[in-house]
Amino acid sequence: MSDQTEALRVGVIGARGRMGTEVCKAVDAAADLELVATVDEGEPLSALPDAGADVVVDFTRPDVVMDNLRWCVDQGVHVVVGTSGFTPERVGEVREWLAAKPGVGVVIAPNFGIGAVLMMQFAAKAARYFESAEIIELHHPNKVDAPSGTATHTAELIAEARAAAGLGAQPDATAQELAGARGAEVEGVRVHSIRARGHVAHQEVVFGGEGETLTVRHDSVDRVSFMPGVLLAVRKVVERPGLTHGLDSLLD
Ligand SMILES: NC(=O)C1=CN([C@@H]2O[C@H](COP(=O)(O)OP(=O)(O)OC[C@H]3O[C@@H](n4cnc5c(N)ncnc54)[C@H](OP(=O)(O)O)[C@@H]3O)[C@@H](O)[C@H]2O)C=CC1
Ligand SMILES: O=C(O)C1=N[C@H](C(=O)O)C[C@H](O)C1
Repeated sequence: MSDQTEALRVGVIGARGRMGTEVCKAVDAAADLELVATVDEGEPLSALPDAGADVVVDFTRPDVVMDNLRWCVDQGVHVVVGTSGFTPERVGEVREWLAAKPGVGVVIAPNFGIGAVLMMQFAAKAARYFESAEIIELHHPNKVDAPSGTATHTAELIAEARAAAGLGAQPDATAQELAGARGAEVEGVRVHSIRARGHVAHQEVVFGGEGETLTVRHDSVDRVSFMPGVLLAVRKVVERPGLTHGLDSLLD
């Protein structure tokens, strides 16, 4: 009997995009994974189960990802989702779909960069000790959504930690404001989005307290930074039915 295990069969939606291209290369280069199908806009999702995909990876757009995800879950295919736009409502909806498909696993990660995951954890840990917290995220100008999914998720984590610590609203005397000058408000945390060439994906979380500030910063300078996280999720999702939100529990 051979001791070789069969390669996990992987399909990619959004395969010709910036992230999809990297994912295809990373899957191709992994001995335990086989790239069996790629789908882009206008191409049928049926190519994925037709090719026998065990796991599908989605890096598309916030306005199409829910339809893709629903379709894959209905087909009983595991999914790893990197596409942004996952509000708590969307996450709840996915959980409901999965309750009706007990064998299927979905991993949704706002950011697959290991450094980014740590940056969010550090920010969540620091949040209770500072009266002020604001987020600055910087991305390439082709990004279609703002604020980024990472910034939104970080704001939610900070808000949760502040609430648990009994912190109230942040001090801010602004009485006159040019619209947008104070950024977008996510769960009481201000988020400022910069879009400029020369950037890939970067975030600073700036905390302020009595006589001190703390800045936690992460930089993805190349999209290869996301690949170890994506491949980890692809390998793990098949043994994790239900929803895994964020990479944290896969890293532990
Ligand atoms: N979680 C993470 O770690 C990361 C998440 N992201 C997120 O991933 C997403 C993709 O980013 P990026 O690769 O830069 O974007 P791109 O625009 O480069 O890629 C998106 C791809 O999806 C395709 N697409 C659009 N609609 C459909 C559809 N209905 N079915 C199949 N394919 C479709 C696009 O095709 P076409 O161009 O022809 O429309 C394009 O090839 C974004 O939401 C981004 O925020 C990005 C980096 C890391
Ligand atoms: O569009 C991007 O590039 C990225 N999108 C994700 C987000 O919205 O947080 C992850 C990373 O920031 C890169």
